[in-house]
Order: sequence, then C-alpha cells, then structure tokens
Amino acid sequence: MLYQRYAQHMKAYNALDFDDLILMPTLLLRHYEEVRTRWQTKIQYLLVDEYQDTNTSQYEMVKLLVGERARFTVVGDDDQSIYSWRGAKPQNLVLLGKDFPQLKLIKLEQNYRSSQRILRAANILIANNPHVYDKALFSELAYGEPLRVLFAANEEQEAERVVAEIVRHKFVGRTQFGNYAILYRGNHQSRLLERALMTNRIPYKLSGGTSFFARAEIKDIMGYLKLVVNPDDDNAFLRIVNLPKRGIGPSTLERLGNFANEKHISMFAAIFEPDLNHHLPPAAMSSLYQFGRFIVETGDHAQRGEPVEAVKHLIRKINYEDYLYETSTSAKAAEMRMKNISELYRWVTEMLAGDELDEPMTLPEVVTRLTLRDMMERNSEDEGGDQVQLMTLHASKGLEFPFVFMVGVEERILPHQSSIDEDNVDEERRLAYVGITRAQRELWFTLCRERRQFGETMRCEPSRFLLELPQDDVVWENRKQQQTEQERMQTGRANISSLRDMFKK
Ligand SMILES: Nc1ncnc2c1ncn2[C@@H]1O[C@H](COP(=O)(O)OP(=O)(O)OP(=O)(O)O)[C@@H](O)[C@H]1O
Repeated sequence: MLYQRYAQHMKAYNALDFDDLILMPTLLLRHYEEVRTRWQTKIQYLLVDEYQDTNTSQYEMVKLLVGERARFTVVGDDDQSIYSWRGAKPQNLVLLGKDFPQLKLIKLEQNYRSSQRILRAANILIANNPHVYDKALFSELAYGEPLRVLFAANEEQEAERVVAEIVRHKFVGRTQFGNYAILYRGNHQSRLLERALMTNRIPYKLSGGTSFFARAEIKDIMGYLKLVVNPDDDNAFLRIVNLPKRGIGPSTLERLGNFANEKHISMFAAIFEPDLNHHLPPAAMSSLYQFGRFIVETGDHAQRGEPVEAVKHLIRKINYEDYLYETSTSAKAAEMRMKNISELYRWVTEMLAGDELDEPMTLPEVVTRLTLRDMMERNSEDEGGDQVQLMTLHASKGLEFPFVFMVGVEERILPHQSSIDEDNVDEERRLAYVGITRAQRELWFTLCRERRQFGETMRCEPSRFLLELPQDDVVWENRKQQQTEQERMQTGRANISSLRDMFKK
C-alpha cells in the first residue's frame, strides 16, 4: 500500500530512485531486443569492480549487457562483502561460474599493501568464515610491528587515548597526520573522537556522515555565540536573527540591510541608530530592538565573569530545544540534535574552565578557537590537507592508510548487537577483515571497559574477533609481554635518534 503510493508519487514527479536507475534499464534491455543488440554491440568489453556487492538486478543487467559474447571481467573479493543488508548477493560470484562455464578465474594473491603480520592476522581471522573460493594471500613486505590492543576506562578516555597515541607516534616517527585513519562501526562513534582531536588541535577529516561543525544546530548556536562576541558579524546575524522565529521577516531585513549599507555600519549596529524608525514599522522595530538588547545583555553577562551562565541562559532563553522539536522530522531526531548542543555546551564550558594543560579561555577566545577549527576543516576539504581520516569501516573499503586505529572493538559493537541477535556474525567478521586490511604498516585496536549506552553504563567485552587473531602477533596492553633487554635498548635508541633528528632540523 505504502509502496504503491510511493511508486505513484515517483511517477507523478517523473522521478527515479537509485534502485530504478538499475531496474529500468534492465527491464528495457530484457524486453526490447533492439535496445539489447545496440548496447551489446556498443559495449565491447565490460569491467565491473567490487563485484561481491552486486545485487540481483545489477547482475541481471551485467548479463544482458555482455550477451552471448560474454566479454567481461569482474573483480571481487567474497571476504569483503559487507553490503548484504542492502541487497548485495555475494553468491553472485558463484553464480557467475555457473552462468558462464568458460569463466577464467584469476586469483590475485600477492598483497602489496600490508605488512606480513597484518595480512596474516587478517587471513587467520577470515578463515573462521565459510569459503567457496580459497585463496592464500601473501605479502613480500617486512613482517612488521605487532598489532596493539589498547584499553580505556570509558568512551571518552578511548578517544583521548587514540589521539594521544597518534600524537606520540607522529612525534617519534615524524609522520604526517594524513597517514592515520580512525575507523569505527557506526557514525555516532565519531563525535567524541572529533572532540578529542579538536581540543588537541589536530586537523581531521570526517568522511561520510556530517562533521560536528557542519550540523545545522551547531551552526545555529555558533551563530549566536559569534554574534555575542562580535556583533558586527553580519553573516552570523543573518543566520540567527529570525531563528527561532521572532517576527523579523525578509522585508524588514532588506530595509535594515540597505540602511546599514548607507551608513557603512553592521546590521546589528544599525538596530540602535535613532533614525532607523523612519524606515521600519513599529512592530519590526520592536522585534529588532528586543533581539539586539538580548545579544548585548548576553555579551555583558559573559564579560562580567559568568560566561558559562551566559551561554546556558542564551540556549534556554531562545527556546532552542522547542525549536528543534518543532522543526525536526521526529522526536528522536530532535533529541539527537539537542544532544549535539549539549556536547557543544560541554566543549565550550570545558574550554572556559581550562585544565592542567590549557589555561582558562574567555568566551571570545573560545569562539575564535571553534571558528578557526571549522574554517580549517572546510579549507582542507577543498585542498585535501594533512589530516587524520575518520570514517566508518564500511566507508573505508577500497582505501589504505599507513596507520590504522579500529575503535570500539567490542562485542555488541563489532560484531554489532543486531548481527549477534540474528546469528549472522560472518558479515561483521568481513567488516573487521576490511578494516584490518586497510592498514599498511601498523594497526591498533581500542576498546572500553565500560561504555554508556541508552543512559546506562554497561560493561564491555573484547570482540570475539580480537580473540580469533593470531595471538603471537598481538600485544594486549594489560598483558604486557616481557620485553627483552635488547629490545628495550633498541626501542630506546630508535626514539632518541628520531628526537635528535628532529632537533637537528
Ligand atoms: N603489482 C604491483 N606492484 C606494486 N604495488 C602494487 C601492485 N599492485 C597493487 N599495488 C599496490 O597495492 C595497493 C593495493 O592495491 P589495490 O588498491 O589495487 O588493491 P585492491 O585489491 O583493490 O584492494 P582492496 O580490495 O583490499 O581495497 C596499492 O597501494 C597499489 O598501488
């Protein structure tokens, strides 16, 4: 019923969704011989990548395109099939051999990406899954560093540990931020990582998902804070002057804008000009004036030495939470957005308070720091600068990084609770396999002893996948292997020599 109405709507709009983009041409090819012949003649050779993630209609389309001549190559890895939840059929790999008996299978078994140790760990892990095609991957690169498992008391400490480890490792190895990737199972895991990176002034790029500062609710509150510390910021003014609605419409703003232009002052300053009332009706004047007073008072409040109170009061006074509930698609979405605001509030209050490493900041300093962070992020999006990469395991497919952190490697997260419930952990194991095989040189896993979930603190257990790894290749932080005297001296020497190099520069 719902689907029928959806289909009707799509037709009325003359629109196609992503699935239709495959389905329609497939139907066209299937039912019209003329079209089929034309395309089969036109496409002489066909190459399909990530073949294990094709769904039924994609495979059908491939067959219709290649026809009898069957001149095509597909590249795929059944161990990297991680999209069955959206219809991918890794069985298509097997079907291919049946549908095209002349198919020639070429195994690409040499891995040029990862150290032998990383590859061995990946192979041993994935051997726990059933296989149709066996492959024996090998690497001729160095054996490499052991894989490391780091523990943290909770999720905040986990984020901080990852960041501290990156800082330490980068310092010792004189690497680049862009050499590091942090991979997680779900997008929600990125927020604390972003925060830890930001407070340590480490540039990062978040792929997929919306980064913290790009979220509308964060931009809104940042708009308010920017205006409070710099009332001449016209961009911030325009973003929030009527958000939530306070009866300041476009025509009022246009007149205010013209007036400010003529006087060469900011729109905010224009509110307090005595002759503005010649240009605007009394109701508009009064709304603007009220808004202006509110911003000025908030600024005064912050300057009187109570910036935390001032920010809290601001968020309450504008009824931002109600605004979120009115404008979000669901109560849950509003809740999520409000959570982001609480997070921003927490960042701001912590920066105002300072800690053992950072002096307390004033509100203008905090806003400048956050704005810089946001600008840095946007600039480097254009330039692809030197940044730590953050993304989900799914999004990391096809990519590679010298140093990889996989975070939250715990039961219920990886493997995900839903896959444990459905007794389908094989796909999660493939996801872990994809993550591990992104690493070229070094790989860390992190996990928490406790984690807050749905308002409760839960004890965490290491992921079964960690236990399936070859334990000779893994160093668990809490079970420190005895380092020999010689190894200790070697590490010491390596650290000292790289420190020396650094000072030489
Ligand atoms: N013959 C080769 N000699 C040297 N380096 C190679 C060779 N083939 C591939 N590489 C390097 O190995 C790395 C992995 O290659 P590529 O990304 O093509 O692998 P892939 O099979 O698509 O991996 P995955 O599916 O796991 O993402 C790249 O850095 C690539 O430059």
